[in-house]
Amino acid sequence: MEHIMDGRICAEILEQVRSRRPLVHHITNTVTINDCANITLCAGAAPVMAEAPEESAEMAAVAGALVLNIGTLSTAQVASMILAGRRANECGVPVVLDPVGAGATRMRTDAVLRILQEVQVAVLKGNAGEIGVLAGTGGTVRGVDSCGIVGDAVDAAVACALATGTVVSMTGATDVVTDGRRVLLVENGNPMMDRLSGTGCMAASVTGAFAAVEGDRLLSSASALAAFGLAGERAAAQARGPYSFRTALFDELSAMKLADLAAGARVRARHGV
Ligand SMILES: Nc1ncnc2c1ncn2[C@@H]1O[C@H](COP(=O)(O)OP(=O)(O)OP(=O)(O)O)[C@@H](O)[C@H]1O
Ligand SMILES: Cc1ncsc1CCO
Ligand SMILES: [Mg+2]
Repeated sequence: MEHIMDGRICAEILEQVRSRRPLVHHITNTVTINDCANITLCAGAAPVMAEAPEESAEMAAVAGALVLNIGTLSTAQVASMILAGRRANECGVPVVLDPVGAGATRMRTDAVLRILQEVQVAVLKGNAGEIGVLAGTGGTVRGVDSCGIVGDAVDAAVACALATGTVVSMTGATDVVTDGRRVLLVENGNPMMDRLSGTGCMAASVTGAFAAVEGDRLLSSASALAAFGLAGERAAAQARGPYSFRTALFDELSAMKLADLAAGARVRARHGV
């Protein structure tokens, strides 16, 4: 059975982000770090990038959310992520993990499994290949790109959520967000988002901002992807190519009216999993 989730829920969470302006602490990759900072600002939150092990736990303690992204990982950076993640757990700060390239190399897969073992991750946000690998149901990742999964996308996301004890937010043309019991499908977005490096990383930043203000991380994650995806739809309507799309994506999220999100969010709820 399926029904449409009221888009006003998404708009209420965006309103909370804008009024509370949570600090979103990132330890993230060097490719898209600036885009992550700016999309966090455009969502209405405040970004800080702090990865030195001497400060990462201290920063996490005062953040509204911690976003860990292994896109350009090193052994030292992963150690700092674990320090920050543990302190975030102690302080009740939600942790979002983007397992960039998990499955592409053993180092990446091992790093994600270690973080999941040592840190209580609230939201695991990855592309289909990454989630299929981490679910153990099968997935293929080449570099940072998903090359597909074995079997059904919802089944893989649910298996991953149950195996990891996280809310899984699996991106793609239709995003699948699940806590292992409830499943939300987010239809917002545009294929242009796949032609720009870092839209997945930015999706994690927005997911962090929304997790900071809403304790139900299934709703916060789906709402974040709906808002980001709707910005992508509106940006694509103006863009001449990937780089003008990028500019418009930031502008559209920043200028998004709550009523437009309430009307434009396309989130379906699936029951009976
Ligand atoms: N074909 C598509 N149609 C609609 N939305 C899409 C499409 N592809 C990706 N998206 C959206 O783009 C965002 C990034 O998802 P994607 O799965 O491409 O991440 P990713 O591969 O991890 O990205 P990256 O590694 O470049 O950061 C999500 O918000 C997703 O909903
Ligand atoms: C291209 C790339 N390589 C490592 S991280 C990253 C950004 C998109 O995931
Ligand atoms: Mg990604």
